[in-house]
Order: sequence, then structure tokens, then C-alpha cells
Amino acid sequence: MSHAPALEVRNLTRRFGEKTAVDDVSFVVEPGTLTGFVGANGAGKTSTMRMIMGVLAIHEGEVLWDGRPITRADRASFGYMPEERGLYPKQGILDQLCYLGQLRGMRRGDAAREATRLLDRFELADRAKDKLESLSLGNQQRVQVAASLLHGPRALVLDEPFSGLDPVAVDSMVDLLSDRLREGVPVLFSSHQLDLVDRLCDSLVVLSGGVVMASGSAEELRRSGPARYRMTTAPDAGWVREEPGVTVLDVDGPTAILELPSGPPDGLLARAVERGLAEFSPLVPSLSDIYREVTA
Ligand SMILES: Nc1ncnc2c1ncn2[C@@H]1O[C@H](COP(=O)(O)OP(=O)(O)OP(=O)(O)O)[C@@H](O)[C@H]1O
Repeated sequence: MSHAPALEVRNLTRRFGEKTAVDDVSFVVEPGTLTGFVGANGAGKTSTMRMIMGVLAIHEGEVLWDGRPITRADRASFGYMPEERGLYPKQGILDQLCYLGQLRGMRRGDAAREATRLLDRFELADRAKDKLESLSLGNQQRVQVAASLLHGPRALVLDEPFSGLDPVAVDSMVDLLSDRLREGVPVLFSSHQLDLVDRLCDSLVVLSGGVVMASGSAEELRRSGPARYRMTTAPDAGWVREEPGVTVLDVDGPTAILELPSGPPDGLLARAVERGLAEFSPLVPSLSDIYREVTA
């Protein structure tokens, strides 16, 4: 792989009137990394992505590409799927993909070839001459993603690319993105579907009220969470409530969920064995758990 640059936002801030929609936001989308940008409606994801792409003015902070301030030419080399989409419902699919490719500097023949290849990968080759509006919502979404991939982008910024897609359609889209990921392209996509982000992402940025609440690789975030364990002693695990140094989060019959920042205190396991220990295992939090915790 040739040198693969990272996309970085540093201290980005954007106000709308009195409201600070994006507040000192910093994160890095590493090369070849699928980074999920997660947050509730109004968290500031779209505004951040618009600032990255230069379609919304930045009030403070900067966007860096390859460690230096991003230029118009850098942005033109990116693939962007805006929230408002941007393809014409009443125009033929292949025609408008070719047109878009030409707008981005491709020759018509190259744009047509690449558009045909992408439509084929999305199993839409037989719809190439149809109007966009005649496709199902999911297929329209695929064409929007194809539009962002057309010119071999060096980075991808995708606003809710998976919304409204069924799991099979999500997987085929990720499959298509994975070609670019393997080439070292950083991919940032926003979503409020946590289960999906949990399944797909290498890395994530959690935004709430315009502020980054957590960011890093899924692995780092899982490790940074509180150390929790599941313990099972039949028939009842209630005895653990009397144990010193143990924070009991829940007891449900034989199973207790414990928070033990420094691991099990002295004697706990021995006493658990006396009471018929059947399980004592660390709980790996899902990204959804982490999200709930950092935005609570
Ligand atoms: N052009 C605008 N004028 C005024 N306020 C705006 C504008 N654009 C965004 N906002 C406000 O900024 C905040 C962040 O909005 P933004 O669309 O960036 O969030 P989001 O996380 O993308 O949410 P959603 O998932 O609903 O699109 C919201 O309170 C929104 O109302």
C-alpha cells in the first residue's frame, strides 16, 4: 500500500445563533478504518461532516488531511454522501452517475465504465437506464453510495449511508466499501443505529450535544469501560451483597453482575466456590452499552 493519509478534525466548532451545534470536536479517522460517527438526532454529526467537506463554514478549529490543512483539491478527491442526498429522482441512473463522474474530472468513457461496474456490484446493472425514483429506497441508497465511490475517492464521508437498509443490503454495501478500506481509504459514516455500528466498525466517535463523549477503536473503548463480571452460584447469588469491596449491579436468582475495578477482592472466589460457583467471567460490554454509559 502506498502512503495512506488520515483525516483529522481538530477543535471544530460551529454555532447557529446562540446554539453551539458542534463544540470543540476532535478525532482522527485513520487510514483503512471504518469509523462510526454515532449520536442521537441533533448531536451535530451532519454539521461536522459538512464542515469536513467544506459546505458549512467552520467557526473554530480545522480539518487536516495527511497532517496538513485540507485544501479544496483534497476535498474534491473525497467521496461524500450528504444527508440531503443529491441525485435527481427523475433522471436515469447511469446518465447521472456519468454526469457526476465528469463533474469530478473523469472522462465520460471512464465514468461510464466505472458506473457500470459499480451498478453491477450492487446488482443494479439491469436498472441502469431507469429513473432513480423507480427504485426501492434501499436501491436508491446504493446508487447514492455508488455516486460517492465513482471517482476512486481518497476518503469517504457518508451521512447515514445505511439508514433504511435491511441487513443484507448493509452487508453488500460494506463489502463494496471494503475494497476502498483495503486500499487505505479512511471512511467516516454517521449512524444512530448502534447495533449496526457495533457490528461493522473498527473505530467509533460518540457525539452528544455537539461534544465528543468517547472515541477510539472498539477494542480500546471496551477496555476503558468499568470492569464487570458475571458470577453464578446456585441457587442464589444474593450473599454477594454482604461482600466487602464488591459493587453489586444486579442479582437475578443465581446470577449476579459485579463491578470490580481491581479484579475480584481476596477471598471472594473462595467463598463463591463454597457456595457452588458455576461461572465467574468478565463481561465484555457491547458498543451499545458503552454508548449508553458515555451519553447518560
Ligand atoms: N442550518 C442550521 N440552522 C440552524 N440550526 C441548525 C442548522 N443546522 C443544524 N442546526 C442545529 O444544530 C444541531 C446539530 O444538528 P446536526 O444536523 O448537525 O445533527 P445530527 O447529529 O446530524 O442530527 P440528525 O441525525 O438529526 O441529522 C441541531 O440542534 C440542529 O437543529
